[in-house]
Amino acid sequence: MPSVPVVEISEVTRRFANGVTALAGVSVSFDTGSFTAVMGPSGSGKSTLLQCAAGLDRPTSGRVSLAGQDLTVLSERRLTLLRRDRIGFVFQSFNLMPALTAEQNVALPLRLAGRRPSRSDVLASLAAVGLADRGGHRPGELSGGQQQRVAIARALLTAPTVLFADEPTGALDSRSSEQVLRLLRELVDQRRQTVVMVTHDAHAAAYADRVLFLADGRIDGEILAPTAEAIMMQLARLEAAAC
Ligand SMILES: Nc1ncnc2c1ncn2[C@@H]1O[C@H](COP(=O)(O)OP(=O)(O)OP(=O)(O)O)[C@@H](O)[C@H]1O
Repeated sequence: MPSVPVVEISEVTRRFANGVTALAGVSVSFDTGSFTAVMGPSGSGKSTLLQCAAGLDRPTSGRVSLAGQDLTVLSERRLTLLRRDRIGFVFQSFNLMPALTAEQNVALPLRLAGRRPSRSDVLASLAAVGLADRGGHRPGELSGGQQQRVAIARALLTAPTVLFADEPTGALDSRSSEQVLRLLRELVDQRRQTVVMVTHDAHAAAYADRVLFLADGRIDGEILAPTAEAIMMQLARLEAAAC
């Protein structure tokens, strides 16, 4: 299958009001149906890159485009609509409402936006994450891994062009992490979902097709078809350079 870049980040710099430059001229693209892990030492700019790529933060300069649409020129209103319809985001904390069932949690963002997702779409999203039989359960009745899968189902409801995940396994034990990572891998392999994931965990990053390394707000290498060992060696090199 040919590679088609769906997210294109060109010369993106993000400087905060406190003078910190979190990203310094980063250029990278993500292909449709690819799974990329973003790694690097603490403070290297991983979350900022994800937030800029997802239209949650605006670069100070440079360009971010999603399927050919330049996000950096959109009004706040149009950016909000684009984020809602075309971008999925999953965080380390699952951000589920404890009083609502899994089905209600999946439907909530669209309901808050004044839309009524069909029950069959909500159930299809839960089925896609292997939780077809858990729609009536509240978060407290689900394991951490299952709660994260509900959060992924919620992100998938609009069939987003890209699914961004910031440390999606950071709060999970190794068994639950593996379930979530296998799910992300399946979404890429079976549905051609594009996934971009920030992680500190070399074993998690080894599920990706490509690992991108950041250091000091710049891209500092990548590994294709990564193994956990190769990733750990590259990270050790970056950590040593940072000292
Ligand atoms: N809103 C903000 N205001 C000011 N500085 C910020 C802000 N957000 C991030 N930074 C700074 O930008 C740099 C990059 O932060 P970022 O969170 O992107 O790094 P990271 O690689 O994701 O780190 P970690 O692995 O610790 O989560 C850091 O020096 C951080 O302190």
